[in-house]
Formats: sequence, structure tokens, C-alpha cells
Amino acid sequence: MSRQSAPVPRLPEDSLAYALLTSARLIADVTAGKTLTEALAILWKSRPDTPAGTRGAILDLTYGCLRDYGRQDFILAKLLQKPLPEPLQSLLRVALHRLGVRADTAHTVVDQAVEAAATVLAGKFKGVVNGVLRNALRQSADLERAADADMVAEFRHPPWWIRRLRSQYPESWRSILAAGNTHPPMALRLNRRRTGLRATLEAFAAADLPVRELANGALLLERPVPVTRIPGFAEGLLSVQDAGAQHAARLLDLADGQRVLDACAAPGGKAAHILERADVSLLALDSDPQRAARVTDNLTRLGLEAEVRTADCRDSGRWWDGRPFDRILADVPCSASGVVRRNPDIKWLRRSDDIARFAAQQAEILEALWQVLAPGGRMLYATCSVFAEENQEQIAGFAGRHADCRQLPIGGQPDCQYLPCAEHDGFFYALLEKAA
Ligand SMILES: C[S@@+](CC[C@H](N)C(=O)[O-])C[C@H]1O[C@@H](n2cnc3c(N)ncnc32)[C@H](O)[C@@H]1O
Repeated sequence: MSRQSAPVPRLPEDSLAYALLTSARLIADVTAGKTLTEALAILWKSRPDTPAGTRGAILDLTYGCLRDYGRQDFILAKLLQKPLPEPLQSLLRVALHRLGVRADTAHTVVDQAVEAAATVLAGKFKGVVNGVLRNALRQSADLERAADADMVAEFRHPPWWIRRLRSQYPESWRSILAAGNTHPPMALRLNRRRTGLRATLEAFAAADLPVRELANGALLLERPVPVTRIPGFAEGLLSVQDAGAQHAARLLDLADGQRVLDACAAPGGKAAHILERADVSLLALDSDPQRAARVTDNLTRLGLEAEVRTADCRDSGRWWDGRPFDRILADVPCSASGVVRRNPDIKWLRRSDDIARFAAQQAEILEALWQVLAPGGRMLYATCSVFAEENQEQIAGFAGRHADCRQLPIGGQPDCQYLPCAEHDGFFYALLEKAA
């Protein structure tokens, strides 16, 4: 299968056929190993003038299809003797997804998928696409029943992922998987240096945007909206940040004057929150220069200041001036298994042995950062993963290797594992204190 994105089809840009086929090409790219972020970047670069409505339709279909992915392949395997060439196989996936969420428009979906198929490979598979989708509709009840009895088709995650969750969360694995297949919530963080809760709630009421405050101060929108509709966003009064991510700054127990390191800072959500809460001197590192630039952009929008540097935090000889930090945030690279509904391509691109690779990288980061933490200082370890290897097991291993490390309880527990739900994503936090 080619890893190149094929040229975009000649279909009216505002048609469902165009959105279906463009989405199919993105899905085909992901099945060939590209991340959705990469595939989208190529698409928008080649089509910078795509109208907002068309973009929205393409994104909706693509994210929805990747969340459902697994179920469509199960159904297609029942209806096709062998897979069609791409992007037609993915066109069928996207069309099946759309049939599932918009059964009321079934005939339009089939018609538009056939229109799209007519523009690919000289229309050779137009009839097959038509036949498969019509059969899917005719046999829908039987196919759905069979899909519900198949592990991957039912839970829409890869088998190794399902097995891992089932063994690590015997009670809640089903709800974790179900949450991973939902639309993510949209939460906001107030920039308390620039605005207050009452003024914000008034502005949201005036803009007809229902919102509620969660226990940790995050604001949860009833429905996600583009940031351009958020009152005060452009002025830096608010940021988009998941409610689960909004625990980090509080857990760090910040005080004015501290030296703080955010070792894996990009795109800067937690760094900004730290600076909104206290007058600290913050060094924000990220190993990826493009992502590090986003930290600067975000801080500028919010009127905040930090030293932002591109560096591998493990290589302290290259970036550390020798003065220890009072607080360190280690928001490490991870499997992102707790935020899979925001990046549904991840669950299909990851492999089981990636988890051990992430854990090894995280262990190296922890070791390096411990050396630059002041005696009596605290390090908050954070992941957006739900896998124990990256979380509880990682911290148990680290604490076992360091006699000068004490794990401070969070909310009466040794650590804090947030599971994805309607209010927040999946996050893990552990707070480590270095002996004075
Ligand atoms: C989970 S994200 C951080 C999110 C960020 N803390 C926030 O709240 O916006 C992890 C980041 O770590 C960076 N990273 C990965 N390995 C790194 C390393 N060895 N040193 C520094 N940054 C690293 C990645 O580029 C990525 O931006």
C-alpha cells in the first residue's frame, strides 16, 4: 500500500461524496502507518482553502470512523471475499460508519459513496461499493448481532489493548474502552491572572454557551465548539485544557519565588497553568523544536513568561546551569492510552511492545530529572496513560531504586489514576519528594 497521499478527487467540495472520499484517503494513510496528524497536515497544506464546513465534515467522518474502526472491518470481511484496493476499502469503512450514525440518511450515504467510487480507478469498483453497502443495509440486524459477539468489533480497540485493560482493570475495563469510543468533552481553564469565574460565566451565558464548573475549577462546556466562539479566547482569558490535565499545577504545591522545571512542556498547557497560579521562575523544555515553539506561542497569548528551550531533558549536561529546582513537572511521553478518543488513530498504530519502550524512556527521564531536583523538592510525574507499566509500576520501580525518594499521597491514595469519563480524560499522577 502506498504511503503517499493520493491527489484529492474532483467532486464538488461541499458534497458528502467529497467528504467521504477525502476521509477514506486519510483512513487509508493511517492504515498504511501514518499518524492522522501527519495525514491531515498534508491534506490541509495541499487544500488550504477548504471551507470550514467541509473541513468539519471530513474531520467528523474521519475521527468517527477511526473510533469505530474494527467494527467496520469485521462487517466488511463478511461482505467481501477480499479487500478492495485503497482508498475504496476505506471508503466502505467510512460509509459504514456514516450509515451507523445517520441511519436516517442511508440512501444518500450509499448514493454519495457510489459517486465517490466513480472517481477512483476509472469507476471500476462502483458496482461493488453499491452492492456491499446495500447488502450491509439489508443484513444489518444479523451483521450487528455478529459484530456484538466479536471482541474487536464490539469494543473497537485492538485485541492486545483489550486484554491488557481486562487484566489491569478487572472491574472497569469495559467502561474504559467505552469511554475511549466516545466524543471527548471540551474543558476550559480560566487564566486567573486576567479574569474571574463570575465574569466568565456571564460572558458564556451571553454567548449562549452552557458551561459548568467542575470541582477542580475547570469549566466543562455542554457541547464542544470552535475556539473562535469562546468569549475571551483570543484575548488570553481562557485556554482549552482537559479537566484531568488541570490537576497538575495544583498538585505541584507552588509558591512564589520557586524555581520550577517543566521538563516535557509542549504545547505548554500545564506550563501556562503553573504560571497562572504563582510567580515562579519557569524553565520549559521540549525535545521537539516545532512543539517547543508552540509553548512560546501559548504563553504569549496568555501574557505569561518563561524560559523556553529545545532540549532533551535526559541530557542535563546540555541545558542545566547547576542550580537545583524546587519543583519539577515530568509530563512524560507515553502511550496516550487515556486520551485515545482524541487521537483514535493511536490505538490502531500502537503495538503491544511500544508500551515497554515508553516505560524505558520514562524511566530514563525520571532518573535524569531526579538529579536536578533540590533536596526537599518535589517532582510530579504525569502521563495520559491508563497502562500500569507507565504508571504505578514505573513509580514503584523508581521509588525502589532511590532511598531518598518518598511518594507523597494524593487524595489519601499513593497516586492518582483518573480513568476517562464524561468529564475528563485518563491521566496518572504520582508526587515524589526528595529527602532534605
Ligand atoms: C505529554 S506531552 C507534554 C504535554 C505538556 N506538558 C502540556 O501540558 O501541554 C510530552 C512532550 O514531551 C516531549 N518529549 C519527549 N521526549 C522528551 C525528552 N527526552 N525531553 C524533553 N521533551 C521530551 C514531546 O515532544 C512532547 O511534547
